[in-house]
Amino acid sequence: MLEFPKWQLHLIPTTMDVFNTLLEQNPATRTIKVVDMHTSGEPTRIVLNGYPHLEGDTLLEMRRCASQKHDDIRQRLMREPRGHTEMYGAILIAETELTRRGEADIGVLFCHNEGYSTMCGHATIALGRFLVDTHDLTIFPRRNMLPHDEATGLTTLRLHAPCGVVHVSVHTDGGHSHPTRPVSFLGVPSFVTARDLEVEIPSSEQWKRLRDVQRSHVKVDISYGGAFYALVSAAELGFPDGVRGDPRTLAEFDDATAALKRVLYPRKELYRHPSEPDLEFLYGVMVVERTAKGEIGLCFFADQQIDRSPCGSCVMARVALAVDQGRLQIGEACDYESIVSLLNDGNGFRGTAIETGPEGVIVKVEGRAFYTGAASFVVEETDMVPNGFAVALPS
Ligand SMILES: O=C(O)[C@H]1NCC[C@@H]1O
Repeated sequence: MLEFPKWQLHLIPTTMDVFNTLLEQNPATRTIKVVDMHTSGEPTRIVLNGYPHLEGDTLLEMRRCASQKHDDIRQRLMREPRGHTEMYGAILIAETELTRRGEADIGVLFCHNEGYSTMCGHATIALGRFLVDTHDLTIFPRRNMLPHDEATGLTTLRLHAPCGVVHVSVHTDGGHSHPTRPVSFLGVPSFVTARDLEVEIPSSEQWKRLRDVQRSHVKVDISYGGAFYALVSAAELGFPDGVRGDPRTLAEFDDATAALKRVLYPRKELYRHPSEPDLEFLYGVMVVERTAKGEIGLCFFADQQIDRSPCGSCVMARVALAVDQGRLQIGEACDYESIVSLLNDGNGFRGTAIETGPEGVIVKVEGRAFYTGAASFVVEETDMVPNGFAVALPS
């Protein structure tokens, strides 16, 4: 039998007592409750309650309100000491214009080290599990209305993301998700806005951090998968060995993709969305290495955050590009890995081109997510860094 030393048994209740007393004595202390998960290694901090009310008639207006009036909460949850620069968040929004019209079951805002994104595949996969597992109607009021198909064992839900409605399917048994089975989603129409674009890199932006890699021109594709990505092959950037390498290479990729983003970001004509100006910006640069089995990607998004997962929204963008180039047919699938998912076989994402229409390609993305913990975060009134901080190394 396992025996715990006496001090350990005392420590647990004592720690909780201190915490509870803190809350009782400081009614002004805002507590934010979260559940943490990861998808192929990429974290999702799901904000359950404690987040302030967001003004706005639409989810995109609420996204603006979050950014303009409550960015302190994002900073607090994403940055040190409660988070870290590679943290990712999902803020659940029970009511949106589409849930009210019966077109979605719940809404979500995504956030990261710089602000608020418009689509996130890895977080959608994590949310799929969490939203069928939670039976707390204060968190997910429409939980009990989700359709469940006995024959397939799938529970389905419509997630209203800033880019539109994403249809999520989760293998469920007895009201709970299967950790071993993939969650899949059908994304919004994905489309290419530029192919084989020759980008001139001004000398002030050329990268040569750790070895003599210089490029005056780089060929990129621009594709949308709920967010806009620049897709570039590792070889084109000057890395003939692909995206895998030692940590020094990672620093070089950081340098190169940051320079490329600075050049591409102002070119607004490349990020045209058919209906929504709020979606028109470059979110990330994905460096791609093609292999016999599929693709390995290294994605830098937001403020040079590195996606540990193969990046679900960029899988949508890459499938749309592959269909456009004739490399993938409707009905065909491709496997996508990241430098982290590669460490565990089968831990990446699968992207399938489902159908194509006037608005773009509908892509199915499949992957696995796991719970890592739960927390209640507080800020004491006397805390000198209530919204956290980021430590940046000199480049
Ligand atoms: O899987 C995705 O789509 C996301 N992962 C982090 C960056 C993207 O939003």
